[in-house]
Amino acid sequence: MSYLQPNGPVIDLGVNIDHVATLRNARGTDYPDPVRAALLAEQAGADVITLHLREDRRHIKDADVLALRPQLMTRMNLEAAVTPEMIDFACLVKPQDVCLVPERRAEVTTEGGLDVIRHFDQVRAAVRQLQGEGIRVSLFIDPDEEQIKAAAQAGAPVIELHTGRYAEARGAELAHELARIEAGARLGAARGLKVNAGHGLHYTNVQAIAAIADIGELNIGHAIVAHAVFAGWENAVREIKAIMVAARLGTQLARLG
Ligand SMILES: CC(=O)[C@@H](O)[C@H](O)COP(=O)(O)O
Ligand SMILES: NCC(=O)COP(=O)(O)O
Repeated sequence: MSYLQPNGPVIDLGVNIDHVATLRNARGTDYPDPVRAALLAEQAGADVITLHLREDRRHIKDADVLALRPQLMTRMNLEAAVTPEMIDFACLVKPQDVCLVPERRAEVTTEGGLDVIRHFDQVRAAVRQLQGEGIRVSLFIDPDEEQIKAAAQAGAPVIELHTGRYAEARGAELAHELARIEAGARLGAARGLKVNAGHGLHYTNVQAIAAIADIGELNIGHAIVAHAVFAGWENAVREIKAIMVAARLGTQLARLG
């Protein structure tokens, strides 16, 4: 019997490189190169590289995905909307992981989780098509009991809990949103799902999420790119990973008494 919790001391960091591409696209230059950022992030401790190919290609381009796929030493987690175009592209690229996310062209960033209940047949078909190509599928959902159950019923082996409301919460709402994520992670793990989390996490709010033993991976991007402006890219990756591991080990050791 292990005295440590489900994922134990392991908490993986997925570095999202979207906003390296945002900076590149601001001037139409070929720098900073998102592919170089991904490879350096791996060397600095990233366990996964996450990138979101949006329908409007506002940051990551198809060419970035195609260039990066053969060079990654860790895992590629490609985020994509549930559309035939994106699913077919993912089946061509064959990343280790695909995370299905909702997308609204007018949104500044992802505003909420995928409504698996409302789009169940479409999501289940996409999961089957991707899994048939050997791609592990994650569903980006709110920490909502019924959405978590629907994700499991749709056949996805992984869920990623949307932490945006937690990131934006203040005061009593913060404790409420954290409790929702803890409960969602517990339910997902109980249903045999791998539970990830992400969106809006940064250097001073990630600790409480990293401490949740049922969560195995955090995807973080915007905050790392922002911090890298002052600390440097590799330092920014190392620092967030160290904060996550320290938070996870802290709760594990506390359990051992
Ligand atoms: C799904 C999610 O929360 C992010 O990974 C997503 O990529 C956010 O979109 P932007 O990166 O365009 O802000
Ligand atoms: N799925 C969340 C992600 O990849 C990164 O989101 P953010 O840290 O850029 O908000």
